[in-house]
Amino acid sequence: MSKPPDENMCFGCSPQNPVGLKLKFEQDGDVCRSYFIAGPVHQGWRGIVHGGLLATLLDEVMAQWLWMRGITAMTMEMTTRYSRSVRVGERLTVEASMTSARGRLIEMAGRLLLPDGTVAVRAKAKFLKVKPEKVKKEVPAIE
Ligand SMILES: CCCCCCCCCCCC(=O)SCCNC(=O)CCNC(=O)[C@H](O)C(C)(C)COP(=O)(O)OP(=O)(O)OC[C@H]1O[C@@H](n2cnc3c(N)ncnc32)[C@H](O)[C@@H]1OP(=O)(O)O
Repeated sequence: MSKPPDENMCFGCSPQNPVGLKLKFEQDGDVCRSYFIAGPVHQGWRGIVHGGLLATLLDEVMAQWLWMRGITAMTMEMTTRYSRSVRVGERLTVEASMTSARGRLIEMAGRLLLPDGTVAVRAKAKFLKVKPEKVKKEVPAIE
């Protein structure tokens, strides 16, 4: 195993990760928000964005809500409800907010909206606060 890189190589947010999503985030009161347009490489069924990719977008924005507030936490559990198909090329809005916090456990909610404001996917997730050393140690090695 090679030494983990020092720079951020997060698949969701790193500007350096060549295959990453390169998401950027904005804070709007209690909401963390990001935008994304899926391309043909993100599809499952023809023209329809892969559900796993949509879950990744939601996971990332919920995690960033915490990270931008100085909270180091990992996703422990997540459920997604896909209500509408998302098409390649649509500008998607992804939003996250906190729903509860008790000890180390933080519950988050996320939603992914189509350009007309329809909610296509909702997510609920439990995040567990961890010591920052845990995520540093577990940064995956790359060649
Ligand atoms: C620069 C980069 C920038 C970028 C930074 C942003 C990067 C974001 C990335 C996106 C986010 C991710 O994908 S994160 C990666 C995906 N997630 C992971 O890899 C996590 C893998 N899982 C783990 O490492 C572990 O299971 C943990 C850390 C989640 C928990 O382990 P632990 O610390 O040993 O915790 P454990 O003892 O099991 O449980 C702790 C407490 O939670 C309770 N608990 C256990 N299960 C549950 C449950 N389902 N619901 C409620 N509570 C629960 C237990 O009873 C216990 O309560 P009590 O006894 O304390 O009362």
